[in-house]
Amino acid sequence: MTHDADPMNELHWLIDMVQTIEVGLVVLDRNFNIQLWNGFMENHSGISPNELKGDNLFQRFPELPADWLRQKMEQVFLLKNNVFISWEQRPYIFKFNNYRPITGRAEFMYQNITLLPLSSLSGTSHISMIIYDVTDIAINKMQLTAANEQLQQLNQRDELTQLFNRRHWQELVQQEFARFSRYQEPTSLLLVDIDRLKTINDQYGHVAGDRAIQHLAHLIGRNLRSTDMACRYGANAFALLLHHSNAEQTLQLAARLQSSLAQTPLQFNGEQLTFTFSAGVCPLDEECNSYDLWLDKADETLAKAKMAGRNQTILTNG
Ligand SMILES: Nc1nc2c(ncn2[C@@H]2O[C@H](COP(=O)(O)OP(=O)(O)OP(=O)(O)O)[C@@H](O)[C@H]2O)c(=O)[nH]1
Repeated sequence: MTHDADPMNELHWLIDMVQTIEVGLVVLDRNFNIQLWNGFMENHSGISPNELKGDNLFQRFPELPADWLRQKMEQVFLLKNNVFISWEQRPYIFKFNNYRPITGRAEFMYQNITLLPLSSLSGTSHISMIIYDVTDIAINKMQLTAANEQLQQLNQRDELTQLFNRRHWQELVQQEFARFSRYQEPTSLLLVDIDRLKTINDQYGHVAGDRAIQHLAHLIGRNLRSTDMACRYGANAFALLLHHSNAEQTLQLAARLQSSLAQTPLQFNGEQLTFTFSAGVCPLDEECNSYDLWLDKADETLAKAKMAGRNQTILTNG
């Protein structure tokens, strides 16, 4: 407080500031009747203080989350503490339009709210709500979160097939390997490799080869259960980790894939391209005491299927 200021002047200035500050101020009495409604609230709600002075907040604004907000306010009266409500908990309390030019895409104003106890000689008789417009912060944060999710997605997926990429799939399998071994749940690896993709590339072009890879990826995706994990394992190869699948169930899946592929040839430039795949099935057993060994065994089995003439599925040690 300055020494030469007239106290009446100071009061006048304070009232002016309360009215013009770019923050919403509302004062409520013990029964939630509105005692103060500043210029910010008037500008954004279109309701002047004279129109609602003395009205009950919850009757005047029935769209407010009354039970939830009343509980927070009772806490302020009782404990005489400030309560902070973030836009992340609830995007807004008062649904005001957003007029900001930069964040014009936001439908409404995002708000942070502070509830403060206001004391008088007889104790806490009133409560003040301070409403901050945090639309810019909220929109930036949401955009950043969306961009991060997109980045994470790009980092985990193979661009051509949208299945997991090999690195991410290996991380997942590695993480789960200990659990699979400990609980001895029947779990199997199925490696699938398109036969003679080079021939398709050479005869019909690289785009046809790409389409063949996508076609088989799509068939694989359609046959996966929610607990299975598939990735593009190599140029023309896919790896599937099948939870709760023993050797027999995995062989059945490979047979189902082989017959779906035979029945649905790839449509390319008006032609029907038929192709096959070779596969190796490797159930997790006590010999596979490490994740690397398990994958190596599956790889060897797939190689045997190729050497045996392709278009077939071979079971490890089978
Ligand atoms: N179209 C396409 N071709 C690819 C891609 N990645 C690798 N290739 C090609 O796939 C072929 C893979 O060759 P190989 O490993 O000999 O396999 P293959 O011709 O399918 O023969 P086998 O696996 O032995 O049956 C090569 O011609 C690669 O150039 C890709 O993303 N798209």
